[in-house]
Amino acid sequence: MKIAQIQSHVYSEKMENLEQLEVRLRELDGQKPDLVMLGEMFCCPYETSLFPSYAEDEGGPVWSRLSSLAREHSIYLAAGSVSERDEAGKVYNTAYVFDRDGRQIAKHRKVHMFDIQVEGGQHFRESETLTPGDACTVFDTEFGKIGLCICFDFRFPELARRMVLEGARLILVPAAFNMTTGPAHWELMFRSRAVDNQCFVAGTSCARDMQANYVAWGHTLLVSPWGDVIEEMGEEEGVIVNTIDLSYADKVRRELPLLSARREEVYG
Ligand SMILES: O=C(O)CCC(=O)C(=O)O
Repeated sequence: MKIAQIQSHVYSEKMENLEQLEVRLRELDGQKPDLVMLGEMFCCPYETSLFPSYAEDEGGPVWSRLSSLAREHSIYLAAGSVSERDEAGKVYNTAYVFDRDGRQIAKHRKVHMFDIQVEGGQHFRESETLTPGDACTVFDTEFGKIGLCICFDFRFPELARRMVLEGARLILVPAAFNMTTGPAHWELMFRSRAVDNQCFVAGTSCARDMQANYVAWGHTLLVSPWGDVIEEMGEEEGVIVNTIDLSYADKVRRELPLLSARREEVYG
Protein backbone atom coordinates (compact mmCIF):
# COMPACT_ATOMS: atom_id res chain seq x y z
CA MET A 1 0.00 0.00 0.00
CA LYS A 2 1.44 3.34 -1.03
CA ILE A 3 0.50 6.06 1.42
CA ALA A 4 1.02 9.78 0.83
CA GLN A 5 0.77 12.23 3.75
CA ILE A 6 0.32 15.89 2.86
CA GLN A 7 1.49 18.48 5.39
CA SER A 8 -0.19 21.59 4.04
CA HIS A 9 -0.40 25.24 4.96
CA VAL A 10 -3.84 26.27 6.25
CA TYR A 11 -5.26 29.26 4.33
CA SER A 12 -8.01 31.22 5.99
CA GLU A 13 -9.99 31.12 2.73
CA LYS A 14 -11.60 27.68 3.07
CA MET A 15 -11.74 26.77 -0.63
CA GLU A 16 -8.15 27.87 -1.26
CA ASN A 17 -7.11 24.84 0.79
CA LEU A 18 -9.06 22.61 -1.57
CA GLU A 19 -7.45 24.28 -4.60
CA GLN A 20 -3.99 23.65 -3.15
CA LEU A 21 -4.98 20.05 -2.46
CA GLU A 22 -5.97 19.65 -6.10
CA VAL A 23 -2.53 20.85 -7.20
CA ARG A 24 -0.81 18.45 -4.80
CA LEU A 25 -2.92 15.51 -5.96
CA ARG A 26 -2.06 16.24 -9.60
CA GLU A 27 1.63 16.32 -8.67
CA LEU A 28 1.23 13.01 -6.85
CA ASP A 29 -0.57 11.24 -9.71
CA GLY A 30 2.68 9.95 -11.27
CA GLN A 31 3.54 8.15 -8.02
CA LYS A 32 0.15 6.40 -7.93
CA PRO A 33 -0.56 6.55 -4.19
CA ASP A 34 -3.28 4.21 -2.91
CA LEU A 35 -4.17 6.35 0.08
CA VAL A 36 -3.68 10.08 0.58
CA MET A 37 -3.99 11.57 4.02
CA LEU A 38 -4.38 15.18 5.22
CA GLY A 39 -4.00 16.96 8.58
CA GLU A 40 -6.48 17.93 11.29
CA MET A 41 -8.66 20.93 10.35
CA PHE A 42 -6.75 21.31 7.09
CA CYS A 43 -9.18 23.92 5.75
CA CYS A 44 -9.98 25.89 8.91
CA PRO A 45 -7.53 27.78 11.13
CA TYR A 46 -7.30 25.90 14.43
CA GLU A 47 -9.30 28.31 16.60
CA THR A 48 -12.37 27.37 18.61
CA SER A 49 -14.13 30.62 17.69
CA LEU A 50 -13.81 29.79 13.96
CA PHE A 51 -15.06 26.18 14.03
CA PRO A 52 -18.76 27.15 13.91
CA SER A 53 -18.40 29.60 11.02
CA TYR A 54 -16.35 27.14 8.92
CA ALA A 55 -18.67 24.23 9.69
CA GLU A 56 -20.60 22.49 6.90
CA ASP A 57 -23.10 19.65 6.74
CA GLU A 58 -21.99 16.22 5.63
CA GLY A 59 -22.50 16.47 1.87
CA GLY A 60 -21.68 20.19 1.81
CA PRO A 61 -19.27 21.94 -0.61
CA VAL A 62 -16.02 20.75 1.04
CA TRP A 63 -17.32 17.18 1.41
CA SER A 64 -18.43 17.13 -2.25
CA ARG A 65 -15.10 18.41 -3.50
CA LEU A 66 -13.22 15.83 -1.45
CA SER A 67 -15.42 13.04 -2.75
CA SER A 68 -14.85 14.18 -6.36
CA LEU A 69 -11.09 14.38 -5.83
CA ALA A 70 -10.98 10.83 -4.46
CA ARG A 71 -12.89 9.61 -7.54
CA GLU A 72 -10.89 11.65 -10.08
CA HIS A 73 -7.56 10.40 -8.70
CA SER A 74 -8.83 6.91 -7.85
CA ILE A 75 -7.44 7.08 -4.32
CA TYR A 76 -8.60 6.43 -0.81
CA LEU A 77 -8.73 9.95 0.58
CA ALA A 78 -8.45 10.23 4.37
CA ALA A 79 -9.39 13.86 4.31
CA GLY A 80 -7.82 15.01 7.58
CA SER A 81 -10.57 16.58 9.60
CA VAL A 82 -13.03 19.37 8.97
CA SER A 83 -15.58 21.30 10.98
CA GLU A 84 -18.98 19.59 10.62
CA ARG A 85 -22.42 20.85 11.61
CA ASP A 86 -25.32 18.43 12.20
CA GLU A 87 -29.06 19.02 11.72
CA ALA A 88 -29.37 20.17 15.34
CA GLY A 89 -26.64 22.80 14.82
CA LYS A 90 -23.99 21.00 16.87
CA VAL A 91 -20.42 21.33 15.59
CA TYR A 92 -17.90 18.46 15.48
CA ASN A 93 -14.28 17.91 14.54
CA THR A 94 -14.90 15.25 11.89
CA ALA A 95 -12.68 13.01 9.76
CA TYR A 96 -14.17 11.61 6.53
CA VAL A 97 -12.63 8.88 4.41
CA PHE A 98 -13.61 8.35 0.75
CA ASP A 99 -12.87 5.30 -1.39
CA ARG A 100 -11.56 5.24 -4.97
CA ASP A 101 -15.10 5.84 -6.28
CA GLY A 102 -15.59 8.87 -4.04
CA ARG A 103 -17.96 7.03 -1.67
CA GLN A 104 -17.72 7.92 2.01
CA ILE A 105 -16.55 4.76 3.77
CA ALA A 106 -15.75 6.19 7.21
CA LYS A 107 -16.63 9.11 9.42
CA HIS A 108 -15.10 9.76 12.81
CA ARG A 109 -16.18 12.57 15.10
CA LYS A 110 -13.41 13.42 17.56
CA VAL A 111 -14.30 11.68 20.81
CA HIS A 112 -12.00 13.40 23.29
CA MET A 113 -12.16 17.16 23.51
CA PHE A 114 -8.78 18.87 23.58
CA ASP A 115 -9.19 20.95 26.71
CA ILE A 116 -5.80 21.66 28.23
CA GLN A 117 -4.13 24.34 30.26
CA VAL A 118 -0.38 23.92 30.60
CA GLU A 119 1.16 26.54 32.90
CA GLY A 120 3.45 28.76 30.83
CA GLY A 121 2.49 26.81 27.70
CA GLN A 122 -0.45 25.88 25.54
CA HIS A 123 -4.06 26.58 26.53
CA PHE A 124 -6.96 25.32 24.43
CA ARG A 125 -10.62 24.51 25.01
CA GLU A 126 -12.25 22.69 22.12
CA SER A 127 -15.37 22.07 24.17
CA GLU A 128 -16.17 25.81 23.98
CA THR A 129 -17.61 25.24 20.52
CA LEU A 130 -17.35 21.53 19.70
CA THR A 131 -19.41 18.50 20.67
CA PRO A 132 -17.63 15.15 21.10
CA GLY A 133 -18.42 12.07 19.03
CA ASP A 134 -18.98 8.74 20.74
CA ALA A 135 -17.74 6.00 18.44
CA CYS A 136 -14.65 3.97 17.73
CA THR A 137 -13.96 3.98 13.98
CA VAL A 138 -12.51 1.13 11.92
CA PHE A 139 -13.15 0.76 8.18
CA ASP A 140 -12.48 -1.82 5.50
CA THR A 141 -10.33 -1.42 2.42
CA GLU A 142 -8.80 -3.72 -0.19
CA PHE A 143 -5.70 -3.72 2.09
CA GLY A 144 -7.60 -4.75 5.22
CA LYS A 145 -8.98 -2.86 8.17
CA ILE A 146 -7.80 0.62 9.10
CA GLY A 147 -8.51 2.58 12.30
CA LEU A 148 -9.18 6.30 12.41
CA CYS A 149 -9.13 8.88 15.20
CA ILE A 150 -8.23 12.53 15.62
CA CYS A 151 -5.23 13.96 17.46
CA PHE A 152 -6.07 14.12 21.20
CA ASP A 153 -8.04 10.85 20.77
CA PHE A 154 -4.72 9.09 20.23
CA ARG A 155 -3.56 9.98 23.74
CA PHE A 156 -6.09 7.43 25.05
CA PRO A 157 -4.54 3.97 24.67
CA GLU A 158 -7.92 2.29 25.21
CA LEU A 159 -9.25 3.65 21.92
CA ALA A 160 -6.25 2.50 19.87
CA ARG A 161 -6.40 -0.91 21.56
CA ARG A 162 -10.05 -1.26 20.66
CA MET A 163 -9.39 -0.43 17.00
CA VAL A 164 -6.68 -3.05 16.92
CA LEU A 165 -8.90 -5.65 18.56
CA GLU A 166 -11.43 -4.86 15.83
CA GLY A 167 -8.78 -5.75 13.24
CA ALA A 168 -6.88 -2.54 12.41
CA ARG A 169 -3.27 -2.99 11.31
CA LEU A 170 -2.87 0.69 10.43
CA ILE A 171 -4.26 3.64 12.40
CA LEU A 172 -4.65 7.04 10.74
CA VAL A 173 -4.45 10.09 12.97
CA PRO A 174 -4.96 13.53 11.50
CA ALA A 175 -3.45 15.72 14.19
CA ALA A 176 -2.10 19.11 15.21
CA PHE A 177 0.19 19.07 18.21
CA ASN A 178 1.62 22.41 19.28
CA MET A 179 4.90 23.98 20.38
CA THR A 180 4.40 22.82 23.99
CA THR A 181 3.27 19.22 23.57
CA GLY A 182 4.85 18.57 20.15
CA PRO A 183 8.48 18.41 21.23
CA ALA A 184 7.54 16.56 24.44
CA HIS A 185 5.07 13.94 23.28
CA TRP A 186 4.44 13.77 19.52
CA GLU A 187 6.93 11.13 18.42
CA LEU A 188 6.83 9.38 21.80
CA MET A 189 3.05 8.95 21.58
CA PHE A 190 3.06 7.61 18.02
CA ARG A 191 5.89 5.18 18.72
CA SER A 192 4.25 4.02 21.97
CA ARG A 193 0.89 3.32 20.34
CA ALA A 194 2.66 1.50 17.48
CA VAL A 195 4.72 -0.68 19.80
CA ASP A 196 1.86 -1.48 22.17
CA ASN A 197 -0.53 -2.35 19.41
CA GLN A 198 1.95 -3.74 16.88
CA CYS A 199 0.44 -1.75 14.07
CA PHE A 200 1.44 0.98 11.62
CA VAL A 201 0.46 4.48 12.70
CA ALA A 202 0.32 7.54 10.47
CA GLY A 203 0.12 10.99 12.04
CA THR A 204 -0.50 13.84 9.65
CA SER A 205 -0.27 17.46 10.77
CA CYS A 206 -0.69 20.74 8.99
CA ALA A 207 2.49 22.79 8.46
CA ARG A 208 3.74 25.20 11.10
CA ASP A 209 2.68 28.82 10.73
CA MET A 210 4.28 31.16 13.23
CA GLN A 211 1.63 33.81 12.40
CA ALA A 212 -1.25 31.51 13.35
CA ASN A 213 -3.08 31.76 16.65
CA TYR A 214 -2.38 28.07 17.32
CA VAL A 215 1.09 27.11 16.12
CA ALA A 216 1.17 23.50 14.88
CA TRP A 217 4.22 21.34 15.56
CA GLY A 218 4.14 19.72 12.10
CA HIS A 219 6.35 16.60 12.01
CA THR A 220 3.96 14.41 10.02
CA LEU A 221 5.22 10.88 10.48
CA LEU A 222 4.74 7.20 9.75
CA VAL A 223 5.75 4.52 12.28
CA SER A 224 6.04 0.76 11.81
CA PRO A 225 4.58 -1.99 14.06
CA TRP A 226 8.10 -2.45 15.45
CA GLY A 227 8.15 1.19 16.56
CA ASP A 228 10.56 2.41 13.89
CA VAL A 229 9.95 5.85 12.45
CA ILE A 230 9.72 5.11 8.74
CA GLU A 231 9.72 8.80 7.85
CA GLU A 232 9.14 12.06 9.70
CA MET A 233 8.89 15.56 8.26
CA GLY A 234 10.01 18.86 9.78
CA GLU A 235 7.64 21.79 10.15
CA GLU A 236 7.43 22.92 6.53
CA GLU A 237 4.81 22.20 3.89
CA GLY A 238 5.43 19.04 1.90
CA VAL A 239 4.49 15.45 1.16
CA ILE A 240 5.94 12.10 2.18
CA VAL A 241 5.18 8.95 0.23
CA ASN A 242 5.93 5.47 1.57
CA THR A 243 5.06 1.93 0.66
CA ILE A 244 4.05 -0.32 3.53
CA ASP A 245 2.92 -3.93 3.74
CA LEU A 246 0.25 -4.36 6.40
CA SER A 247 1.11 -8.05 6.72
CA TYR A 248 4.30 -6.92 8.48
CA ALA A 249 2.04 -6.27 11.50
CA ASP A 250 1.06 -9.98 11.45
CA LYS A 251 4.74 -10.98 11.40
CA VAL A 252 5.57 -8.74 14.40
CA ARG A 253 2.52 -10.08 16.26
CA ARG A 254 3.62 -13.68 15.58
CA GLU A 255 7.21 -13.14 16.62
CA LEU A 256 6.48 -11.04 19.71
CA PRO A 257 3.00 -12.23 20.68
CA LEU A 258 1.69 -9.39 22.81
CA LEU A 259 -1.88 -9.09 21.66
CA SER A 260 -2.54 -12.80 21.93
CA ALA A 261 -0.86 -13.01 25.37
CA ARG A 262 -3.08 -10.42 27.03
CA ARG A 263 -4.61 -11.43 30.39
CA GLU A 264 -7.90 -9.53 30.40
CA GLU A 265 -9.02 -11.39 33.53
CA VAL A 266 -6.13 -9.81 35.46
CA TYR A 267 -6.69 -6.29 34.20
CA GLY A 268 -10.35 -6.21 35.14
O1 LIG B 1 -2.61 16.26 22.64
C1 LIG B 1 -1.99 17.25 22.26
O2 LIG B 1 -0.94 17.60 22.77
C2 LIG B 1 -2.51 18.08 21.15
C3 LIG B 1 -3.90 17.72 20.82
C4 LIG B 1 -4.48 18.59 19.80
O3 LIG B 1 -3.91 19.56 19.38
C5 LIG B 1 -5.78 18.25 19.26
O4 LIG B 1 -6.42 17.33 19.75
O5 LIG B 1 -6.17 18.87 18.30
